[in-house]
Amino acid sequence: MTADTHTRDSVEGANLSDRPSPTTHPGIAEFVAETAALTKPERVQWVTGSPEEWTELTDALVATGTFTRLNPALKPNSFYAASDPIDVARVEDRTYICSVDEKDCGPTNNWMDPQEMKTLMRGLYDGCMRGRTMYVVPFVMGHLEAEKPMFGVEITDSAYVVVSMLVMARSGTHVLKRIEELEAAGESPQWVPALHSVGMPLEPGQADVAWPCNETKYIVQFPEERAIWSFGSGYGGNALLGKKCYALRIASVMARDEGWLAEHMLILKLTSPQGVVKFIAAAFPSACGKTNLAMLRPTIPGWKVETLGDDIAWMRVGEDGRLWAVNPEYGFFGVAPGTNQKTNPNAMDTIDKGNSVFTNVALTEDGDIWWEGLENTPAKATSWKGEPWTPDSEELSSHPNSRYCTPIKQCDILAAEYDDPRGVPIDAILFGGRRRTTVPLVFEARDWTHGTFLGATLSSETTAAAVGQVGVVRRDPMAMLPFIGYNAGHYFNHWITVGKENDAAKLPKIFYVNWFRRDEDGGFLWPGFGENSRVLKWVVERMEGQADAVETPIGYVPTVDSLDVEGLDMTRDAVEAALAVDAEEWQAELPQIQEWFEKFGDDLPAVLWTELDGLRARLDVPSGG
Ligand SMILES: Nc1nc2c(ncn2[C@@H]2O[C@H](COP(=O)(O)OP(=O)(O)OP(=O)(O)O)[C@@H](O)[C@H]2O)c(=O)[nH]1
Ligand SMILES: O=C([O-])CC(=O)C(=O)O
Ligand SMILES: [Mn+2]
Repeated sequence: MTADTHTRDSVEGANLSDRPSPTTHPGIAEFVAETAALTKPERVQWVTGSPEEWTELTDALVATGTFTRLNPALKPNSFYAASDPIDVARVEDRTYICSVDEKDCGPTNNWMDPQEMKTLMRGLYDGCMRGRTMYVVPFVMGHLEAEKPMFGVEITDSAYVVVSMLVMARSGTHVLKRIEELEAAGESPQWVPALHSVGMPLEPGQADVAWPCNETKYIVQFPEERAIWSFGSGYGGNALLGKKCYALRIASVMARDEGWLAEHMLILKLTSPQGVVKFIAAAFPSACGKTNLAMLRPTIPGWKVETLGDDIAWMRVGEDGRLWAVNPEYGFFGVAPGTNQKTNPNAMDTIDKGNSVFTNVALTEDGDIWWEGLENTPAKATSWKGEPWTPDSEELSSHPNSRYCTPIKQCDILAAEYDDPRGVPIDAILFGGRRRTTVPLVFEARDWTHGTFLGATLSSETTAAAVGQVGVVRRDPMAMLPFIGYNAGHYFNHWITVGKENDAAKLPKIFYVNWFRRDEDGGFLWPGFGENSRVLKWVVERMEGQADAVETPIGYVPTVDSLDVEGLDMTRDAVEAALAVDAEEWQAELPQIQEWFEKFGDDLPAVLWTELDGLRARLDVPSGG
């Protein structure tokens, strides 16, 4: 790499404040100078976002062994990376909401006093970038032309993180210029300082490893300051700080204060054969099907899905009283295993265009990638652990939470509205979880408050997206359990308030789905993926007043005949089983919901207790039972 004095400052022996700052923004200059003084990197590099810089960064990552360049004929400008096996997923037990008052953190988050946390983390950060480059990544979540752009500056000592940020968020000099312009115009643009280190300084002469990280990890949000400090992990959700840390945890706090919603939701555009257009947002927990639904290829004739986002939605009530959503991201960070030409052809086409990073998948002998569920199983490959792998191997070739990181603009079915800073007006919100039993394929909430109750009590089996046991049913409210940046009781109240303060007729209708119900043999009752278009069709027809439903204790469930199953290899009994509402199974949920709600004490909105009482009564259970 060549020394470029414009983008790189040596801080060894020099005081950063001696030299002209690469930014006219005093706050950002100070953040960079203070961080450099604390972390003591060998050099500082301002990330521009230019193609030359991408080449330089990826070449360097190949040289250090972090990246393996994939076969350009198969995956142009794309790279394979394997993490340290101790750094494969989000670390929820190491994630903190350091609000000034512990009560504001609530019972679902980890808390530590912010000053105590800062003292502890300053100790970890002291000298932590020794021997490394400190990169400064100016970025914006959402549109640069938004009325109030949501800026951030991520400082990181990981080139892997920089390359991933360049894919996942609008990043680089053009963003910094915009911040400076707005600042010069006296508009005090809002920006979130986000500090990241892999936590592995290099002493002189010490060789680097392919995936530097630290056994000690902290993923910390300071909600009042709107600041993020992350240490010890290079994994996406822990290290690409624009994503979960900013666009969900910090943004949810901003949203509470400013009256909007920051949610773990996909956004899709659905067009019926008659040309009726609906925008749908859906919240499913991590690794529970958002990416797949967002890019769905309908199996029913004449229906069309276009994608706006696969993970995060920021939604505001517009002047017209409707809920308008934007996707703040610029790429997809998708679960690899299970993705193939049948389940998600649009994702396959997106990654085949290249310019992507694949982490913890298998590497094939022809320089391509492979994972469980992909077509053309290779006779031989190298597993994510770097070991020889064959189809007979007992171990998986790819980590269950292996991911592809790919530009959203490469998606052939990206909706044109993606580029509109106003976003799209949402017609329906789907909540969904991964449940083997109890929850039917789809049902409709009675109203917004009941929909909020469904969201607040959403339950799902844990997945490999977070470190910990997989397959355990837990409450994951609005699929936001790991992402609510404040007291979840207050968050439920915020949802209730959005319903109260607006015209219910104009707000989205709320539905609940479960693609993961099983039969007695353990097989999925519903084929899922492209066939989920049948459920979307029912949702649209409900909104248009065209589809029948049965009123059940839990909400409105499709009649067997109202769900279009034409051409589907499913018996009537199987469809009935997928739609069944079993009173006993639901009665068993009641004490669990009761226990969940009790966690929040006085912070739980009283109307949610009323909703639980209503459900209990409809299930014919005496109150308190
Ligand atoms: N059985 C079944 N599995 C599905 C369906 N949709 C998705 N999956 C599986 O669910 C897993 C994760 O799906 P994704 O769409 O990547 O999950 P996500 O919600 O985007 O996850 P995050 O990126 O972690 O937030 C994959 O293994 C999919 O194969 C479905 O309709 N039926
Ligand atoms: O955060 C990540 O790394 C990936 C993701 O979308 C999730 O876990 O929900
Ligand atoms: Mn997610």
